[in-house]
Order: sequence, then structure tokens, then C-alpha cells
Amino acid sequence: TQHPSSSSSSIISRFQEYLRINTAQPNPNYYEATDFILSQAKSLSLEFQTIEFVKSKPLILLKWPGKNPKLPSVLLNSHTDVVPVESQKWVHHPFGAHIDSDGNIHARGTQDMKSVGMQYLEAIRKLKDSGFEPTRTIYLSFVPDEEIGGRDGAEKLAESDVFENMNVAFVLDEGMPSPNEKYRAYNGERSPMWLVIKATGAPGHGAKLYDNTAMENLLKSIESIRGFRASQVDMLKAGLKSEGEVISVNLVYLRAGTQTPNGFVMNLQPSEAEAGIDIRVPPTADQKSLEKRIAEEWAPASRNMTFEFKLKVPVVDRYGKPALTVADNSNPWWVLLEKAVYSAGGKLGKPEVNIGTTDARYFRQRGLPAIGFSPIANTPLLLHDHNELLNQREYLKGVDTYVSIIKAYASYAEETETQAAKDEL
Ligand code: MET
Ligand SMILES: [Zn+2]
Ligand SMILES: [Zn+2]
Repeated sequence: TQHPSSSSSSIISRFQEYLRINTAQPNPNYYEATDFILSQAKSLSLEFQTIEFVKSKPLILLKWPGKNPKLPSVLLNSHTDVVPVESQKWVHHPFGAHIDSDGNIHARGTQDMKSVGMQYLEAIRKLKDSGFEPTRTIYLSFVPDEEIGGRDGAEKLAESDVFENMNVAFVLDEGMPSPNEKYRAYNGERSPMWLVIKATGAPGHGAKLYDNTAMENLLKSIESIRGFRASQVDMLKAGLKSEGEVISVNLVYLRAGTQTPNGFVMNLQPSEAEAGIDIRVPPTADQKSLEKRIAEEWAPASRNMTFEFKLKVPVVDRYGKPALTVADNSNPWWVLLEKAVYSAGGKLGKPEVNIGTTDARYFRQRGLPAIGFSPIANTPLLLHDHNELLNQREYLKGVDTYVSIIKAYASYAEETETQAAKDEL
């Protein structure tokens, strides 16, 4: 038997192997992914366990024990699922991991986020090869279901006794690719509020003009919502705020009408009409006042409207503070990250608020510091898009960036302030 090597070609082959496992929602092949990750863990002599907080949704937890087990640990998180694909719209098969003549690896998950999960492991392989031994324990979690909300994955882990016993001081999770040479890092993210508003009204003849129809009631809301959306777009376009600092409001579906096997009825005004809206709220936004606006302007009972949230994540953590990780010189984890990226020859941008949502929120909710970071620079943003890709050189550079980061984190021997604050509670 051959010892798995850290040659560039082996590193790329292992990445391709992970990419070829179809873990697309809504039917991710979690067990195949689990077998693969466990085989990697065994070849690295890491401690491992698989936990099914929810049946058929395995979560893999790996441990690289530190020499000083009393020191709080660092958790490197990644999710194993990916978003669905429209195969026929891809140039190369989305689960083929084809490498083109420019060295671009084509597959769903190359950016979001099988790259990151594998790069953690490859970095550990390189560190082990070099004889490095961690002072502080490093955990790796490979979690299911991030793309559908993470309730059966990262949230279960964050709330578990297993997690409590891991004594985690800091979490690293996914970020976003950067189109330029500077990596991006996220110290917070916008909270999703997935809103469904429903209008009812008097049905009637399609030729009759009368008040209080379901359609009119819903359209008045939509006018109001679009006005609010425009105010946010204006701030963005004027350069007053960044994308992570405004509230995004996007209509994602509309449903109304009376359907028959022959199509919609054309001369009947429906008694019900409904809209779905994806809202994302920055950590410092006034979520209460937005909820008030929804109840009073977007779905007022006085206009025969009701509303419900399919998902509503609070912008504050369990202590009532905005769920933002301090990302300046007062947070040693941030300082270590900056230094490690630079010493690996990379550049790091200013901390930002992620416009999307990641599992990091479940750890920030607990009051833990968490940074979103994917070592992907000089790459077009193709996450959730057709033809998602990552260049193999960029991927290999990312592995070396994690070598630097993990080495710094695993060597860091101070008790952190966060830990001290936690002990006081
Ligand atoms: N990461 C995905 C998104 O930002 C799913 C998160 S679940 C709210 O849309
Ligand atoms: Zn992701
Ligand atoms: Zn995603």
C-alpha cells in the first residue's frame, strides 16, 4: 500500500474524488461523502466520529489532538452538501470535475465549499508530513444541510453536548471567492427572513371593477415592498453602503389565479394571492422595525392580509448583541489570520458582512467568534451559478494558505479573552 502523498497531482485527484460525489440537494449522497471523508481521516490518523443528530444526515467530526488539551480548541467547519444543478446548462458535467487546458476544475462545489473542506485536510497532511504537532486541539466538522438552512446540521452540532465538550474558542467557516488578488473575510452575515404574504379578497367576474380583490390587496403590498427595495438599491448605487450593509428584499415567487387542466381561468378574479420574498438583514439593522413595517405596510390585516416567516434568523446573538465577531487587533484570532495569510504570500481585505448566510451564524449565536474565509482569489464569483469552477493553482495556493493558518492557530498557546469572558459567566 502506498502512503497518500502531498504531491500536487495527488492533492488535485483527491479534490476531484470529493467533487465527483453528488451531494446536491434535495437528495445528497451523504453516506458516500462520509465514507470518503472518513478514508481521508484514517489516512491522516485523525480521530473521527460520525454523528446522526438527524437520521440519514451524518455529520463527521474529526479531531487532531493538541499537546495541551486544556487549551480551548479551534473548529474548522465545512458543509458537505451543494446546491442543485441544471446539468444541461453546464459546459462540463457538474459532477465530472473536468480539468480544462487552463487548469480550471469544473464542478458544483469547487467554490461552495468542497474546496475548503478538502483544503483543511490537505493542509493537515502537509503539516503532519513536516513533523508539526499542534499545541491546541483542532477539530474539523463536515456538516450536512447548510444549503437548506442547517437546522439538521450545524445548528444541532452547536447546541449539542458534544460541542460543549469540544471547548471551542474560535470557528473558521466559509467565505466568498474574490475577483481580485485580495482574499475576503467575513466577521458577520446578514440574517435571512423568508417571508410569505397572503392576500384574500372578494372573488368575482373578471370584467367587474370593484375594491378589495385579493390581487389588488397583494399588489398594494408589492408596490410598498418595491419602494423599500428601491431605497436600498439607491444607497447601494450611490456608494453610501456596501451590499452587506443594506437590507435586500427580493420577490422570489408569485402565486394566484384559478387553474384548470386547460390553464388559468381568464374571467375570474381569484380570492387568494400570495408572494414569497427573500429578505436579508444586516446584523446592525433594526429588525424589530422591519417586522413592524411588514405587519403594518406589507401585510396589514386591514387589507385582508396575513404573513408568515418560513425562516427568521435573529440579527442578535443569545446575549442580545449584534452577531458580529470583533475583527481588529483586540481579537487574537483575527490578528493570527491576517498574519498567517500574509506570511503565505496572500492578501486579506477588510472584514465584511457576508451578503448570504452560512453555518457560522449558529456559532456566533452562542457568542463564539467566527470568521468566514475561503482562500479563493482571482476567481469569478460562481457559487450557486452554472459552470462553477476553481483553478487548480488557486486551489493549491489555498492549501498552503491553510497550512499557514492552521499552524498559527494550532501553535497559539494563550488563553483567549473570549474564553476568559465565558468563564466569568
Ligand atoms: N447559504 C445559503 C444562502 O445563503 C443557504 C442558507 S439557509 C438560510 O442562501
Ligand atoms: Zn456554502
Ligand atoms: Zn451555498
